[in-house]
Amino acid sequence: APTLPPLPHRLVARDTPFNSSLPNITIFATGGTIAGSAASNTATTGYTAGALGVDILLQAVPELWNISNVKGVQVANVDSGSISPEILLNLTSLIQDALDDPYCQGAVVTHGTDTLEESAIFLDLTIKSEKPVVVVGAMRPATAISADGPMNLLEAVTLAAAPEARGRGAMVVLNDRIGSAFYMTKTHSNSLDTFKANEQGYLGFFLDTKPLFYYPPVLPNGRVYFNVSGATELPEVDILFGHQVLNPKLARSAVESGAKGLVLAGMGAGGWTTAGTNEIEKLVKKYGTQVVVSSRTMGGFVQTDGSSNMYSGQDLNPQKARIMLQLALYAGYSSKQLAALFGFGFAS
Ligand SMILES: NC(=O)C[C@H](N)C(=O)O
Repeated sequence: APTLPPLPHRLVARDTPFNSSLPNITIFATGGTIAGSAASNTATTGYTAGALGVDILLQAVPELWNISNVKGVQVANVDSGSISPEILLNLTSLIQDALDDPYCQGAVVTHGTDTLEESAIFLDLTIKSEKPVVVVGAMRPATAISADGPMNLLEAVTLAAAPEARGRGAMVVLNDRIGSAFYMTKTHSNSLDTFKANEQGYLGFFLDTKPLFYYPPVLPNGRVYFNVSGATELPEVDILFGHQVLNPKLARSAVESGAKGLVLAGMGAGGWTTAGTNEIEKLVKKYGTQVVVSSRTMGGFVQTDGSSNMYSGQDLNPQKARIMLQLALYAGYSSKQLAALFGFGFAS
């Protein structure tokens, strides 16, 4: 067991000494409903997300100290719609440093649920470690009756400290479920049971807060590593939503206002209108725009032949495909490399 003394900047939420027989877990707080405060204990809408600091979150769950030495780091305190590339890059760098420390067993990120899946895949693609990175949120603010945040946090820390959680990439925890950052997605605006792993399936479940995995460690097809150390910004990538008589000018205005890449949330298996496709082909020719085709159905595969800068989103939803394209453009991928990256190891 590690025998290092507590780090000086450890936030101690109660008078509990460092226990050298317990694992060391760092919690990186970014805001969201898990840190939300409402005017009444029945309000689950119209409250302020990212109102409470990480020390308050930890104080609410003294059981954390029975299972680990926890340290809290406040990275941001915002509604997850305001998570920026700067925050994400900072988060990756802080987590990488923490996990590179041999005395740290795992990292937990508290995050708003609205864009949690985007940050989760970003961390999955940019952190190099076998140690668990667990992203957790809540649907009820901390001030609500039966707030789900404290239990979710306890389960997330238990997971981050579990040896059997290693080698599985970043994971998402909510509502007693464990899912891969690649596939967990928010499917309901209000319900506690909102995060689903679609047909790729959950990795595991919590029983009495203990993580029970269905399978041994495995990583999703298509998972690669992008080194973003030293990066201060990321290229702009925008998502266009497909529908009947869509406005082709939206693609032009996105590209001419700075987008280097586009993700199409296409219809069905990535369908786009003829007028829209013509416009995108012109943009590709003129600006070298890189385009990933995904689907607004949020399930199933989209495959392209990889020609004319149009790549397959495979079974990534548009918001996750956007993060992957952004990272690949940052890394300077050529068209050939993008085609291989978005091939995902699946035949197309
Ligand atoms: N449940 C939540 O966390 C929603 C909140 N608006 C957020 O994403 O920050």
